[in-house]
Amino acid sequence: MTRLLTDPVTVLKGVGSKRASQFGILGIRTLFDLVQHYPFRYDDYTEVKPVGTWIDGETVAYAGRVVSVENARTRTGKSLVKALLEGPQGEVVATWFGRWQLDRQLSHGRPLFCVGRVNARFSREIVVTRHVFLKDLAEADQYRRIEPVYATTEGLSGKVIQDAVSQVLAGLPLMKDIWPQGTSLCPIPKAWQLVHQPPSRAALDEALKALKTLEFMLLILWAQERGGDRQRGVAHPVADDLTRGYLAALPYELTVDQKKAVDAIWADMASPYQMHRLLQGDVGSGKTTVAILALLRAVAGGHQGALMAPTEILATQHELTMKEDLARYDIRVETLTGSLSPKVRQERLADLAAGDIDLVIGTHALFEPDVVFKDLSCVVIDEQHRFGVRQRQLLTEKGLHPDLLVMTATPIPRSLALTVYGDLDLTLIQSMPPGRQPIKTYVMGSHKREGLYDFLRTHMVAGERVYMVCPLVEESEKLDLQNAESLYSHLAETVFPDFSIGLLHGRMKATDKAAVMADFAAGQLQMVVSTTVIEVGVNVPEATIMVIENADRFGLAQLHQLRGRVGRGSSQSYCFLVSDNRGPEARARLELMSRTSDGFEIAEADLAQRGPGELLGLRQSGQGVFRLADPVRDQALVLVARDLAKAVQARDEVPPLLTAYMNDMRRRMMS
Ligand SMILES: Nc1ncnc2c1ncn2[C@@H]1O[C@H](COP(=O)(O)OP(=O)(O)OP(=O)(O)O)[C@@H](O)[C@H]1O
Repeated sequence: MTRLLTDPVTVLKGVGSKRASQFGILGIRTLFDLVQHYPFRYDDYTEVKPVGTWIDGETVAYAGRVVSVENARTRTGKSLVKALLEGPQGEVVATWFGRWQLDRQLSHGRPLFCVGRVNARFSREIVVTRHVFLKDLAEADQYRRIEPVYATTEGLSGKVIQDAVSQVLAGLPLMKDIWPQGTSLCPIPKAWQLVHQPPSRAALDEALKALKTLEFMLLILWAQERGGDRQRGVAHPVADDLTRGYLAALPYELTVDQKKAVDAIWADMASPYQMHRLLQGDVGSGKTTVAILALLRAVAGGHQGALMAPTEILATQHELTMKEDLARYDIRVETLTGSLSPKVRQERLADLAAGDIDLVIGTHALFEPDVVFKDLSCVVIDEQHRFGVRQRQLLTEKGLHPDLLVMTATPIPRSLALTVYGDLDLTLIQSMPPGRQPIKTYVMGSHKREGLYDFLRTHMVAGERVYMVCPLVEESEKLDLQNAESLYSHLAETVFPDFSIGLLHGRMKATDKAAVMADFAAGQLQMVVSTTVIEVGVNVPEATIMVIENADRFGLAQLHQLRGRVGRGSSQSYCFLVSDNRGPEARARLELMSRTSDGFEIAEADLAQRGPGELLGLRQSGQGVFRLADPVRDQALVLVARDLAKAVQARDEVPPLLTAYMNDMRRRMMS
């Protein structure tokens, strides 16, 4: 029977409403979902490995004949059957648990094929998980195959999934392939067959390559589709007194890269079409200055601007900087965050709608439907990976096609930028403001703490400031807080009673947090003990020392962000990564931090490490977009995908299969 990809799984034999809801748990509703439920791993039984080469714990396939059998019991009384087998791979002792009376079938000389785990202590023993009896040993060859392993759920075994997938593959109509003529990639419908029922490693690799390339291509097409329909918006003036005056009053010269970024942004803003630009620059490279220059251009033209910050503390900090910088002008800057009182919030909303507020700085609170602008023409989003595509859209919908600038400090490997942010034009800030010295980073054990405290004391006496970041405790805000509080009182009362120390944690009221940061910035506090709330964006150029406790508990990207809070002025800065974890992996990560301050190198290492490293190197997630592709390992395919995307777009006719994929993509990206 021919079926459509959009058919629900209930069209399959043996799938009733109960099965359908089990499939639903795995996110599988249609036949198309099922086809795309790829195995997350493959067990490869094609290799005929001699017994002597087996490794403890690995799963192996073995074919042989029964030599002898015995019934036995484990120490806890469970019954087991043990058999000595011999065959072309050598002699092996095979054990079955809980298979009562199996011994009767294991008659002398009977050939069988089995799959089992190599015993951790005796590598010539296996615990059998599956077996089949054979007519003769040659028959084993048909069982030596690559076995797909699927993500399952309660009541829904891999076998059921396999059967369902086979039904789909057998019942699909002939479909026109997605690839343009002349590509050497495996056709997509065939690739489905090969990933679910791989006849060989080589064929499987070909299929995976095609499907991964397809994932990249879809993402590129999707991004272009969204970027392509740039609407007509405001054409901002090419020059104005406000931005000119602001630039002239800056206490520093823009770096070459900042200038380039500002030029590109202003050119975008001058055009009658919307700007969609991604500004990517390492921590402390001066993105905020560039963002302000974009927002001022909007204000100069009589419009409004909005800056979206990832945290409340940052929104407040931006507000303070801007109010100070813009005091000479008749510009009203306000924040809109979750912690405003209802009364103040209402007033702000009214002023915003009336156009009395020129620049608004906010957090998620800006997304709320009752936030209305009079004339929003420029939106800056300080992304930090926290806002989704849909959220970006929510904010831009509040204006009439406003210009959009997305900023990110977490460097994204180029391959990812091309895909995830493919709808945005990319501007990089690579150079740092002049006079910055590389941050000296040291990995140290906690037993050297006394020496560290002496070091901190010397520097604080000299007027420098210190961040002390407390250990991150497994997702527990409460424990994080306790830790921070006890470290704080120990330091304030016992170690540094002669200095002023502040405490900063996530449960504090926004105004209290802002007050601590303001005191630290003003030099009234010499040290801030903090949970990770300071991670993003806080700017105190006089802070020169960052101490991170239990540094091994943090991800690389997060350590890089935290370290970026120092080294923002011209003094030599230091970062101490305290860790007693001697594990090789933790060591390697921390050593990488001490070796490099290149955010790109760190980001790539971070992504690479998070891959689960399954048997065939598959990975499941990646921004919820990739099922198979790995943006780091499969970088080469991104370039292939880009060329293919162009070729596909040049065609007159869109293959229905591609349309199906694109619809699926839109659904997933916007949900
Ligand atoms: N061209 C420049 N010359 C000297 N100092 C600069 C320059 N541009 C920015 N700065 C200063 O460098 C510091 C960091 O700048 P800014 O906060 O804009 O960086 P950022 O890229 O937004 O950082 P983050 O990603 O960490 O938030 C600030 O103190 C800022 O005043």
